[in-house]
Amino acid sequence: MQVTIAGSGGWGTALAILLHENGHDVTLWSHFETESKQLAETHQNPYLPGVTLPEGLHYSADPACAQGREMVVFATPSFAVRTTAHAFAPYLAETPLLVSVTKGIEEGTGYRMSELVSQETGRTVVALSGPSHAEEVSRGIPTGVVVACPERELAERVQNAFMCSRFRVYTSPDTAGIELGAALKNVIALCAGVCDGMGYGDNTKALLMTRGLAEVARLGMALGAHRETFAGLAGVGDLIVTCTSMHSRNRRAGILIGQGVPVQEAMKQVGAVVEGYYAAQSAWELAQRKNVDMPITEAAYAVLYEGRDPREALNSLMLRDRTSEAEDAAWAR
Ligand SMILES: NC(=O)c1ccc[n+]([C@@H]2O[C@H](COP(=O)([O-])OP(=O)(O)OC[C@H]3O[C@@H](n4cnc5c(N)ncnc54)[C@H](O)[C@@H]3O)[C@@H](O)[C@H]2O)c1
Ligand SMILES: O=P(O)(O)OC[C@H](O)CO
Repeated sequence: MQVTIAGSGGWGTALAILLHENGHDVTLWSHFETESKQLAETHQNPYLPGVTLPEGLHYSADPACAQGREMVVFATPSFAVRTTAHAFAPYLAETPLLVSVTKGIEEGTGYRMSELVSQETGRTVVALSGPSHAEEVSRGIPTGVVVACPERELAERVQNAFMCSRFRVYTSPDTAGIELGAALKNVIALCAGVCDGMGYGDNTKALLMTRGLAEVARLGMALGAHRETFAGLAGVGDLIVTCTSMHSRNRRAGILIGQGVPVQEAMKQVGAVVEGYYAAQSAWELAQRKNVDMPITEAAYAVLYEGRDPREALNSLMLRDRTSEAEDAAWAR
C-alpha cells in the first residue's frame, strides 16, 4: 500500500517505521521543511532518541505528497489537526483510507479528531488508539491498539494495514468511545503524575485511575460512546500505560507540576505535546455543557488554568460529599 503519514513527531515516526516494516511504501510528512530535511539526512528523530529510521522511508514537507496514496494517517498534535487536514484535503480524492491517530478534543468546539478530519475532507475517517507509546512501538515492542469506524469494512482494511506480530489491532464501531477514552485519560494521567510529584503513593494513584475512568466513561456515554469501550484498550488499557509509564509526556508534566514547577515551564521541560493540558479545558467545557459530574477533571482544570494548589485540590477531592460507588438502582436489587 502507498501511505502518507501527516505528522513527523514521535508517534507519526513510530507508525512510519511500523508500516514500512509491514511492506508499505511510506512517506513521512513534516509541517516544517527543516524537520523533513533533518529526518532525511540524519535518519534520526529527536523525539525518538536512539532509534534509526529505516532506509526506504520517503520524506516531504508538501501536502501534495498525499496525492494518489491509498492511506493517509493524520498524526500531528491535536492543535494542528484541523489545519493539517485542511491543507491535505485537495490531494485526497483518490485516497480510500483516512486515519486519525491523534488524541485530543478541539478547543472551543468539543469535536473529536476524526470529526475534524471528516469536516475538512468530507470523508469517513477511521480512528486508531490504545496503549502505545512511540518509544516502544518504534523499537518493535509488542503492542495492541483498536481501530474504530462505523463502517466495518474501512476499519478492517486499516486493521490489515497495521497488523503484524508485534502490533495487534482490534476493530470497534465506537469511534466516539475510542477517541474520548484516548483524549480524556490524558487528563487523568497528568493528575497521576501530579500525585507522584507530590510524593503520594500507589494507593492514591489507584484511586485516581479508578475514579478517573468512572468520570471519563460518564462523559463519554453522555457524548454517545458505548460503556464497554472504556473497559477496552483505548479506555482502561491506555489509562494504565499513561498513568504508570515514564514515557508518558502527560505523566512527566504532572510530576513536575506536583514538584512545584509552574505549568508552562513543566510543559516546556517535557519538550513534546502534553495533550492532557489542552484536553482538561475541552473536557471541563464539555462536562459543563452536558451537565456531567467530573470532579477530577474539574480539579485538574483549576490547577492547570487557575493556579490552584494541587495538594489543596486533592484534599477537597477526598472530602467531597459522601457517595456510593454503585448507582441508585443497584441498591434496589
Ligand atoms: N508519542 C506517543 O507515544 C503517542 C502515542 C499515541 C498517540 N499519540 C498522540 O499522537 C499525537 C502526536 O503526538 P506526538 O507524540 O507525535 O507529538 P510530538 O510532540 O512528538 O509532535 C511534534 C510534532 O508536531 C509538529 N508540529 C508542530 N506544529 C505543527 C503545526 N502547526 N502543524 C503540523 N504539525 C506541527 C512538529 O513538526 C513535530 O514534528 C498526540 O495527539 C498524541 O497524544 C502519541
Ligand atoms: O506520552 P503521552 O502521555 O502523550 O501518551 C501517549 C499515548 O497516549 C500512550 O498511549
